[in-house]
Amino acid sequence: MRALSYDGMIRFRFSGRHVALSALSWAPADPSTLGRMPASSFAPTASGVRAHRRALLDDARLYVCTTARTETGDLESFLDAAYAGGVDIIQLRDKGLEARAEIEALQVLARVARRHGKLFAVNDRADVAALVGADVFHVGQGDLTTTQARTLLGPDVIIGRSTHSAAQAAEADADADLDYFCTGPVWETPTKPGRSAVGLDPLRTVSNLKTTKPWFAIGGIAPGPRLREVTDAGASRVVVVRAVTEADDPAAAAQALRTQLD
Ligand SMILES: Cc1ncc(COP(=O)(O)OP(=O)(O)O)c(N)n1
Ligand SMILES: Cc1nc(C(=O)O)sc1CCOP(=O)(O)O
Ligand SMILES: [Mg+2]
Repeated sequence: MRALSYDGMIRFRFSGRHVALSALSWAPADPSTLGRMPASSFAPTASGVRAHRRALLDDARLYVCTTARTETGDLESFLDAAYAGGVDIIQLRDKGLEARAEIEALQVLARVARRHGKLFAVNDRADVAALVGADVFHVGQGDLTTTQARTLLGPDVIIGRSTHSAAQAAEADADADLDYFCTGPVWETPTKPGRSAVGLDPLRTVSNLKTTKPWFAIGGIAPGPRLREVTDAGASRVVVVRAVTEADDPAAAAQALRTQLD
């Protein structure tokens, strides 16, 4: 293992198949300072990693969240099919996994994402994101704040946040350290039980913000009339779970969504 120093931050490069792009050494030692670091503390490193990830994010239209598919045992072939079908970002979202199993599944995801030149995302856990060198880290309203996530993961990681109202979306838009946000659930969904549908109105409001920050609609979206309603409301990017993960042919399902989005 080699430690590389960039602008006062240490990055660890592991030999072997997996590369961790960020490390914790630049974080303030005093946890009471978490949440109080100014945005200017997070200047990108000179590595170009952030710029590359941002360019991929800016072009992204289709984002999929998947479990580790433990029951079917077909994670790698599913990921290959989804990326090949046109998915831009895949997030491992498996709330039942313990850390080691999550890291193992993420190592598969990282490898497939690299093969396709696409982004992969970690949900909720910044420790896991740091260990696997995540491109993207996603937080919800009750998860780490953007500043806490940046403090742990450094400037190069893309950070996104879930929003469930136009007000939360406007707040996310104004957060200079947040790279993207998602708004939903547009329709009620069994994938996120207990969360009420917000409908299409918040999408129209966000669309009227004319933000340059990438944002995605999420929740109950499927190819056909539902995706049409979402794009008519002004969203040009979507996150889906079941529409691709439960499809008999995930590549074809992704392609159908892409064709409608492009
Ligand atoms: C891309 C994306 N959008 C929304 C979510 C939901 O995040 P959150 O509200 O924190 O809920 P959980 O996924 O953690 O149950 C997401 N994970 N990814
Ligand atoms: C994981 C998640 N987050 C949501 C949010 O609104 O923040 S909706 C959602 C689940 C979306 O699943 P499907 O595409 O199967 O309806
Ligand atoms: Mg979460």
